[in-house]
Amino acid sequence: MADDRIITALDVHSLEDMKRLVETLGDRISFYKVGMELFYSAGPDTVRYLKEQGKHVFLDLKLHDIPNTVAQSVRALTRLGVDLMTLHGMGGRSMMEAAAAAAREESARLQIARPRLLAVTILTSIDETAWREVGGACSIAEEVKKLAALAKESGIDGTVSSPYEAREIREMNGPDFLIVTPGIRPSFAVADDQKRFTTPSQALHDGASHLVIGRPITKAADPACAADKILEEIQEV
Ligand SMILES: O=c1ccn([C@@H]2O[C@H](COP(=O)(O)O)[C@@H](O)[C@H]2O)c(=O)[nH]1
Repeated sequence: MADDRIITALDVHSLEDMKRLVETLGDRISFYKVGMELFYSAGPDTVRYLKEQGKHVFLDLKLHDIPNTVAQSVRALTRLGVDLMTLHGMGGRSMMEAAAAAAREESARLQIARPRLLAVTILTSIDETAWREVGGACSIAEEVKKLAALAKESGIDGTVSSPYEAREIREMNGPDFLIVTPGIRPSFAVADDQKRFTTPSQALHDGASHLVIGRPITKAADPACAADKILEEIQEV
């Protein structure tokens, strides 16, 4: 049975490939992430198809621009009817506040459910060495905490962070804050380009509300079987 805490990342580049995966996974998966690869290749039809299938949609375009541009983009994506979307926490307080207001106003105007906004903190592919290279002055954990606090103050619903920071964000931002963690690797999967990662059960145990899992499912020889193993692993958490 589906578990809404698992969000499968549909990192493929055509509508046909996406549909094939969604059909293969059937009722096991109820929440899908459409990222840049798929959205830039196949556009809004991806979201429409998933909604028609009764799925929840996380549109992960990681908006990062001046407040007006991000707010207008959030309005457009709200009209698509997505459930979750991302923007970069590094865009700052004004950008996040403008985005939150845009989602609120546009969904109220259309009388549809308000999409939840997530602030991307530090990508899970970044380790301490890479972080220093781009000018990081404190540790990744410290920076993620700062961004999570700022996101909450700015009216954002949650963060995208690695599972390593989930426990502190949960303690700091409370039980209702969404903590969405990519960087999930079940014991049967390889790390790929992820640097800050852990297992599905550990991430939930540490406070994540949702897990984003792509290649361990979508590139598995048998995606349905991989999803079943993950669902079984988290059953008791
Ligand atoms: O910090 C981040 C933010 C987003 N992602 C996205 O999550 C999935 C992870 O896919 P895997 O195949 O399970 O590695 C992917 O779509 C990324 O764009 C992330 O990994 N880290």
